[in-house]
Amino acid sequence: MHGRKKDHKRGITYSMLLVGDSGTGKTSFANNLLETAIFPHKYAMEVPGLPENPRVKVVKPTMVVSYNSKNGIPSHMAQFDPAREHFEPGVTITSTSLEISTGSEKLSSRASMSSDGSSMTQNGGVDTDKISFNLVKSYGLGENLDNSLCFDEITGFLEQQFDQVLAEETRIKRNPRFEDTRVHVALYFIPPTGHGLREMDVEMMKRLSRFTNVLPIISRADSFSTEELAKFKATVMDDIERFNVPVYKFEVDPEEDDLETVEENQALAMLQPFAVMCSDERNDSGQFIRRYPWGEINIDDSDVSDLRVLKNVLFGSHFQEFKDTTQNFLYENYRAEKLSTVSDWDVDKESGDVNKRNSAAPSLSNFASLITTGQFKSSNSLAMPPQSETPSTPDSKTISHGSGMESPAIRQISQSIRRGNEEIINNIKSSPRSSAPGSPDKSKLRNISETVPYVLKHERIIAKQQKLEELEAQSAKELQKRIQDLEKRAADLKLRERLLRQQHLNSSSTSLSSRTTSASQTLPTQTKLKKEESMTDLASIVSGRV
Ligand SMILES: Nc1nc2c(ncn2[C@@H]2O[C@H](COP(=O)(O)OP(=O)(O)OP(=O)(O)O)[C@@H](O)[C@H]2O)c(=O)[nH]1
Repeated sequence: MHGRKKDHKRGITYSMLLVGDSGTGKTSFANNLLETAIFPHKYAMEVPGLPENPRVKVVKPTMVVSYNSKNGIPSHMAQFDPAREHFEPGVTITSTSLEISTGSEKLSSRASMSSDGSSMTQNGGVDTDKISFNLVKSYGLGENLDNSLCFDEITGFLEQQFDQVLAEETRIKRNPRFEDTRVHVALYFIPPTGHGLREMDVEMMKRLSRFTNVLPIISRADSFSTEELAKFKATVMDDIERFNVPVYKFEVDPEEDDLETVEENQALAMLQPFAVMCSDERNDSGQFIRRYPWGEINIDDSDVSDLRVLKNVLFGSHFQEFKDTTQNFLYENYRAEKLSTVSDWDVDKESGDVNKRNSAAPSLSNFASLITTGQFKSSNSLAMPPQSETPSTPDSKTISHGSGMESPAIRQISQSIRRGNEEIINNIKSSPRSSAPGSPDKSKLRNISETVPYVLKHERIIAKQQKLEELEAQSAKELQKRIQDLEKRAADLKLRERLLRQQHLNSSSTSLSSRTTSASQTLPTQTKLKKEESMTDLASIVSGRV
């Protein structure tokens, strides 16, 4: 009850990402969307002189997000300075925490926004006073010769938000201050080229679609004549179909949706991609306008811009839909995919029922049993072979063949690897969160999310094992080289021995008649000694003691 009260107090969280080439109008759009002057333009030293919107409050100023620091957990590094943004290499991601008051009105999935874009009405019964709105913006996309790193940074950021929620779900004691910063909708700003989508547009939207609902937006729509805009929209949609870009589509389900929803979604689907114009300028009556030498246009005029419709979609008709899709579809898919890494640790089938997984979903008990037997089987790991198993790397096999047995050096390396692994496993076993196999509470802990800490630990083990595997392969290579050298030396020695024996036989046959009795006793002794010497060499080589 208390928690509910707090939730209510904190309001509904909603996150939006604005992404696109530099100069496509993202900053202007953000200001227009919120009817504020919160966001300064990149090269402007001051924020645009718009009157502030009393319904919008900045909770945290715009911060640069770094997700590389603090062990990969995103953190807000410093306040963002747009005037210095272009000094940053790659892409810069910023986050601004805002609070949008909606008064005592109700917010609903079928809510609608008034023309001023700020008030919401009627929503499936969820009373709310405010929306905790997180606006994320990317800067610098498309400014580099190779944009793939920028894609990685942006999708990495989105993934980290999912990871944070996944980690939070696994806590026994939840953090009451946890902020869900998963991005519910991303607006991808397509530059008004008139030539359809570029490769980078396709790639970026595809990547974003894994983590959020993507809406393609044609920016600076005033660049087009009516006819050109219609053609450009059609080309963009054709490209989206052709390249299978999974953007958010306003689809209808005639069996589930009511007539109003069907009509609305059909109209929105026809309008997609939304073409917007933005401005920092207002006329005397407070409307946002763009002033041109030949006249002025009202950016909220639905005849010339889709901005008003888009505002309504974002904060009204599809507000809840975007949140639901993110949670129930995108996040759930991600979660299942991430946790299914545990299911790769299949156990050796012969090791008994106790290790058998009885469901596709990973569970703590499965993991515990894996730990107990110390038998992980992962496609890309060294996988700690049981003591009796022969080493499986090709190099170590060659060595075994060459010597007829595992060399002591290799044995020593593999033992040290095994010891290291056992140490890690023991650490996990002794951690307070792991349960003893067979404990009565085990089934209670079968909750998928409980396995996450183990997944993370297992990932660390795999990384460590891979490193050890590399080391082992390297040492095995070196040892193999040494053995080849030694085998060569042994062959040389054998050859020398044979030559000496031959020499001796020759000399003994020629000097047989002139040999004295004492000489005939000495020579065989010398030969014998030499033979023993070389045999000792070979024995030491075979046993690997050289
Ligand atoms: N013609 C036209 N110009 C626009 C429109 N929206 C914004 N602009 C102008 O385009 C320029 C860039 O706009 P910004 O909003 O700063 O673009 P941005 O995408 O935030 O740019 P970065 O900060 O570099 O990422 C500014 O001079 C704006 O006034 C529009 O709809 N039409």
